[in-house]
Amino acid sequence: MDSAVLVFPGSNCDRDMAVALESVTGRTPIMVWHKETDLPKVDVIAIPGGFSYGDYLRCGAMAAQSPIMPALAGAARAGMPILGVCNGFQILTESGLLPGALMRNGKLKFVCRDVKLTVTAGDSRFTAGYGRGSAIHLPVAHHDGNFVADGDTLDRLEGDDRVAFTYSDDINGSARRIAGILSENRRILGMMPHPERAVDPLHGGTHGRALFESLLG
Ligand SMILES: NC(=O)CC[C@H](N)C(=O)O
Repeated sequence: MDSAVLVFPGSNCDRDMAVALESVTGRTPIMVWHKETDLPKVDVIAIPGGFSYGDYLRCGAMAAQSPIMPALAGAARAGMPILGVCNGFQILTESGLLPGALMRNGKLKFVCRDVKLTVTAGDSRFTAGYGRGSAIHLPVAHHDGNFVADGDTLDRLEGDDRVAFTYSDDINGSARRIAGILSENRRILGMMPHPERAVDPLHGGTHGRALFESLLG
């Protein structure tokens, strides 16, 4: 399985994402600078965490206007699996590829710790390896992880089984404790917790590994 990792000025989890993908797929990911206008032929695209463009305006708002984004939208339309983690999730909502928005954490504090999650959607390209209802631990590190959407959108996400992960505790004010969501075709996942920081025992936990293994089918 071949993968690509998008890199923006201010991305800081791009290397971690590449190492995680390589350790599971056995193939070195292609790093794609945001000024490119074409994507390589790959099987999955990851948008890593970080502080793209310094998080000015809103997190992800400037990255969503990058030259690479029309190609990403085209890949999304063609059914490409796309994973956005943390700032990657923010970029996916800012570009309209996922609904809702990520606002400042409820208590206005940067939250950096391991959190307990429930895998709420079992059957997607990214969550199949966990099994619905599994309890897992992953690290979070964000100041804008407070997921908001209007009531109809939240009802639709829940009704269509598109809430991928929920926090066991309210850590950031997210509506309905949502930590990650899927696109309508279930092939785009945006999530605030960092699975790429939990793939090796040396990370202190390996609960992120099943997410990458799920991609292998
Ligand atoms: N680790 C990250 O990706 C940080 C994301 C984001 N810029 C925030 O702090 O909310």
